Amino acid sequence: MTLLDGKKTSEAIQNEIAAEVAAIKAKGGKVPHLAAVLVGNDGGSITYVTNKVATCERIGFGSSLIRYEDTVTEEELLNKIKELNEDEEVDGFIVQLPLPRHIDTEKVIEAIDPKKDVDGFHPTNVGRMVAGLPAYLPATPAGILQLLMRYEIETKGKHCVVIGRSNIVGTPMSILMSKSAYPGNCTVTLCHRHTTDLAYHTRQADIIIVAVGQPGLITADMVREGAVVIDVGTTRVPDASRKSGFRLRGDVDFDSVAPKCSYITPVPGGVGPLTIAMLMMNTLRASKKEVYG
Ligand SMILES: Nc1nc2c(c(=O)[nH]1)N[C@@H](CN(C=O)c1ccc(C(=O)N[C@@H](CCC(=O)O)C(=O)O)cc1)CN2
Repeated sequence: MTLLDGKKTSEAIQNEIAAEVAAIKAKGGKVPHLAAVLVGNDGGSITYVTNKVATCERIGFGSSLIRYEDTVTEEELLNKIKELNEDEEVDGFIVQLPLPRHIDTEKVIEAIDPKKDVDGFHPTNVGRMVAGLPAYLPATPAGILQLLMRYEIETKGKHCVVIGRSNIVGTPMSILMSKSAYPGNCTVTLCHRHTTDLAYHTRQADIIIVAVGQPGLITADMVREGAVVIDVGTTRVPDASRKSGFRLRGDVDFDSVAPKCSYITPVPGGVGPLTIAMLMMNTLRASKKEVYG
């Protein structure tokens, strides 16, 4: 069994981007600039956005952080998005999710200029991805593709079972794994909350990608010998022995499943760290006008 080291892979990607930014700087070019909009005080969201801004600094990007209380109105948020769409200094920006309930997330995402949508959530980027046109790919699925590529895992002709159909992970992942490119060319089954007999499907999988936020959902009896298992779940569960008071648990029961796998991602340190690296990659592509010209 080989552990898919997301932390190491993320560092390698970040170093590659940093080298490219240094070269741009040396030629007197404009360095990429990412803006992040954060609403409210959710601990997880604050950590992720703080890490995104810190990563920008480390690899030589410019960055801006725009913070709002969770009482911000939808109109105020939409006005800020309009401003960011028009700001020539900003190459790309994200609105950290989830948003408070009184704000219509779809409306916010649709207000972002697709050319600056480095999260790849705008329907234009989703449509372009489905059509096989150049697009910003959502960071988590793009990170999983990088893991498969960098560990040279064969995907052609394999049966990939994706569990969870969120717009951010499961749905785009199922499309990307079915595409006629590497890593892809899989036969894909997309399972979700209404799937009857989940284990029937997972037992037939060469590759399992699970993103549902249900700790320990995938147990050893659901996985066949030699499978590749990618765990996107990161649920905070109470743990009094830790200073933070919690620990992260994936959707896979790692201890029982790992011995059966050819490759498996740990939680933490698997898919998560790649999310930030791929956001940086999209921002670099935005600054180079690689996707929309
Ligand atoms: N606008 C967006 N919102 C959200 C996204 C996104 O891509 N764009 N994804 C998630 C949160 N997220 C990034 O924003 C994210 C999640 C997890 C990690 C990560 O590195 N996880 C680590 C553990 C970190 C910890 O200790 O808490 C791991 O799995 O090893 C990075 C980014 C939802 N919102």
